[in-house]
Amino acid sequence: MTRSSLTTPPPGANLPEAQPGAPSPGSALVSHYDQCFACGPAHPTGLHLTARTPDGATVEAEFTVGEAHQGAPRLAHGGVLATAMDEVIGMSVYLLHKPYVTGRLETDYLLPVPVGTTLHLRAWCNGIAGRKAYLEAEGRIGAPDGPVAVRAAALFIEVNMEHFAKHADLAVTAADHQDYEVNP
Ligand SMILES: CCCCCCCCCCCCCCCC(=O)SCCNC(=O)CCNC(=O)[C@H](O)C(C)(C)COP(=O)(O)OP(=O)(O)OC[C@H]1O[C@@H](n2cnc3c(N)ncnc32)[C@H](O)[C@@H]1OP(=O)(O)O
Repeated sequence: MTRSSLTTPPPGANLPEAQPGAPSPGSALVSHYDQCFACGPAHPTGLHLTARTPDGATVEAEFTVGEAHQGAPRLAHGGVLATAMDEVIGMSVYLLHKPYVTGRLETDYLLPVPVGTTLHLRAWCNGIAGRKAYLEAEGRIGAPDGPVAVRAAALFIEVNMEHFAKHADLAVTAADHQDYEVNP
């Protein structure tokens, strides 16, 4: 992954520890919002990404490139692929059991991704320093051990719930996130 210093954990960053109440190994990670373009099951043209944590430390997800996701003819749009990376990294933040948002997202595109391809995504955290979480993800074509098409590195920033209340109903958002894991 070609990354900048902004997405590289600084000296002294800590690796994340298992958090009480965070999704346990083997859990499915549900969509945080029905209408989310990346993971919302109700979004008409979204990515409908589905995710789980196999081990409580990483997140795996799949996304099948559809007609609505094209940039060049029959190929996934790079911004759509970046969305998928952002989302799988965002879901891995569930494991930290605190609200975070993307501050910076860096993406390397290694292979074109045709319509109909299932992209197998994986994300993990490389370190935490204060409010900053340093995360990484990869997307592989066709299988969990398929060729790598996309890599991403991100800096996520911890926020409080009020961050989400400015443009939505805080009570509803909080109720939706009382616990992060729904399908044990
Ligand atoms: C409990 C239940 C959960 C609830 C869960 C609810 C819903 C769960 C939704 C999940 C959704 C997931 C989906 C995928 C994830 C998105 O896509 S999130 C959407 C995209 N991201 C955004 O909209 C974020 C927009 N940006 C912001 O709101 C603000 O800039 C931020 C990121 C909160 C930071 O603002 P701030 O809190 O005022 O902090 P600030 O002092 O500016 O920065 C803190 C530190 O971070 C650094 N920093 C900030 N931004 C950057 C940057 N871009 N580059 C480098 N460094 C930066 C600063 O330099 C500073 O460093 P230090 O000086 O401390 O060393």
